[in-house]
Amino acid sequence: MTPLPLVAVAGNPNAGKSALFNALTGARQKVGNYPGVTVERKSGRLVLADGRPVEMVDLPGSYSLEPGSPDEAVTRDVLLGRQKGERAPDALVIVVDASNLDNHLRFALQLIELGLPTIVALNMVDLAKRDGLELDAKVLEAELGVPVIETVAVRRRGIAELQAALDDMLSSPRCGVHEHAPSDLVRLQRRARDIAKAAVLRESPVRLWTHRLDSVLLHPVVGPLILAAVLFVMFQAVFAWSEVPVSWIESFVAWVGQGVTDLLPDGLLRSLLVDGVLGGVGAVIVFLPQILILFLFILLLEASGYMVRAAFLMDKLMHGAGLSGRAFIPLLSSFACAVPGIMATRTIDNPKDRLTTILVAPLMTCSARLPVYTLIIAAFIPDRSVGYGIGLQGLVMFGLYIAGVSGALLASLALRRTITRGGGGAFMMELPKYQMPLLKDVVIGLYQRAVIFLKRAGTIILGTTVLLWALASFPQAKPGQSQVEASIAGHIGDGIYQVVKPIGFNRDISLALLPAMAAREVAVSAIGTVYSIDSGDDASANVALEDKLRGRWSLATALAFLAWFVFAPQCISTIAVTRRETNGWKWPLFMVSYLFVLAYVAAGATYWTAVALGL
Ligand SMILES: Nc1nc2c(ncn2[C@@H]2O[C@H](COP(=O)(O)OP(=O)(O)OP(=O)(O)O)[C@@H](O)[C@H]2O)c(=O)[nH]1
Ligand SMILES: [Mg+2]
Repeated sequence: MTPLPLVAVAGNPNAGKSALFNALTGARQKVGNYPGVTVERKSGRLVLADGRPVEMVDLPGSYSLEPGSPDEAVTRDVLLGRQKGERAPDALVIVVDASNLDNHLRFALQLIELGLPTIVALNMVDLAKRDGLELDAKVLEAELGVPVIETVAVRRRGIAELQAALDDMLSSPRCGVHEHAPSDLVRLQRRARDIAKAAVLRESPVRLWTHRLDSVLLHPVVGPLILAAVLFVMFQAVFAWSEVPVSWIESFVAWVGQGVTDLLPDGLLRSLLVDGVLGGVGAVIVFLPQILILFLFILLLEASGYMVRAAFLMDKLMHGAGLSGRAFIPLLSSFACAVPGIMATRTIDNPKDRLTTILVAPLMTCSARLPVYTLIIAAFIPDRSVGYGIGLQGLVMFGLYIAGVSGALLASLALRRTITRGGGGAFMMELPKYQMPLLKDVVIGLYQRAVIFLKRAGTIILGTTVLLWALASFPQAKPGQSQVEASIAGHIGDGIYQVVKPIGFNRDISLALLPAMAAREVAVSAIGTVYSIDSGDDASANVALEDKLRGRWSLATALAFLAWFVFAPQCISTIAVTRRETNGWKWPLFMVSYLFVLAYVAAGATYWTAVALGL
């Protein structure tokens, strides 16, 4: 018995393929698996007007014939007649979303090039109409060279017409897949855009504006400049807007400290509360306003629809650095924290792409490093303008973020040439509509951030700070001796000091490096605690931490410390999540080592350059 003619339903994810497939085949469906992969094979039966049965398969949604996931690989293999357990299709139904035409036509054009008998279902015309977009199917037909049928799959509108077109097409069989040569995606995208534009009958102002905005924001030259400007403003704001709320929190912490000092007699308990808890945790919670400002920007950019466009702009750069475009979202999340960032790499299908992304994710400056940067910048970089209303402090902060990103790109280039050579697929995504962010969503997002931050301050940061306080307070110093020097922590710090002395670090920094592995902010709380213990009861006890630093560190040391933290070996959570995601200790150990070397070299180079310049 000759097998039934096979019709494949293909298109972008969410085009409505399954809805259309259901409308055409009704209840006559079978679900199985393609052999050897965990991808579902959904097929159904359709009876043509002349009574001939036809088999129809509903393929996984795909952005192109260059697969980025196992699902997309099956789609490609079926379409090219290479899939095990499947015969080559005799005809194609391409489903496109009318309200998202330029994105969907790109894949449609690629599919039409295969040369199979093809019908395009222009689906979701109801949604397009609701959005104020009407399209001319005749123009599309002329441009694409295949029949185009308007459908609303979920309402069965256009299904009869589609079935009639299938009748026509399958009664005069012609066949043959052209061998698929990798397409020039940029050319396809441009052509898709032109066709989509030509097919517009009527378009609402909102859609028109989206297109106009995109032609500026996604412009190959102007777009990246605007993105850089947006990020620049963001880092300026982190400083400029936080000044007042930071000073409130500072005064509050100082007020509580004074209260405890007045209330309790001199002794261990008072030292624990004032030096340990307030000196450490207090030093960290003053950064709450800055973290919230950073997240305010991230939330607004996400909610407005700009973030995905930023990813789109970065795609080329990412490819240049040997990373998959899919790596952008994980790397962007790593600006908040590397842990969710590394977990988000699961969306990257290619194992080498994924490993590379995991290994460079800690180079994205996570928000936990913000307190360290802010403290050092506030202490050592003068708060003055460099002209045009641009603050020097914000500029330095921006530079530190850029240094992290450049480090990540360079590291990825180096890794792709050596350890993670090979692989790499194209990445496609859809651009959402621009939207006015909802105040409620932003407020909730910020609230959640604040809770997470304060929880960290109350648990891991408090815990390590108290531990450090204990290590720095015992054994008690003899009269005339520095307490910190006499303590256990002092001795551990001495050991580390021998290693980091050549790169300009002092003993206080050495003390902070180890606890900073628990969480990066602890570097700040640790220094806060150490200085608080060491200054004892004298007048300097209530001096702000940045003023204490200014008296004790040279500018060269401060800059070296900043450079260290751009690359600094990650916190324990990052190492743990890397172990989990890579199934072993090999990669986390590799990551810690290469980042340690980078941090060491960067800090050393910074220190010696600064010294040579006489800073
Ligand atoms: N309003 C409207 N909704 C539709 C139409 N076609 C499909 N949908 C809805 O769009 C969503 C996606 O449809 P699916 O049929 O699952 O899309 P798909 O192409 O099979 O998606 P993947 O299998 O994930 O690639 C579902 O919620 C459908 O109910 C349509 O013509 N109009
Ligand atoms: Mg589906």
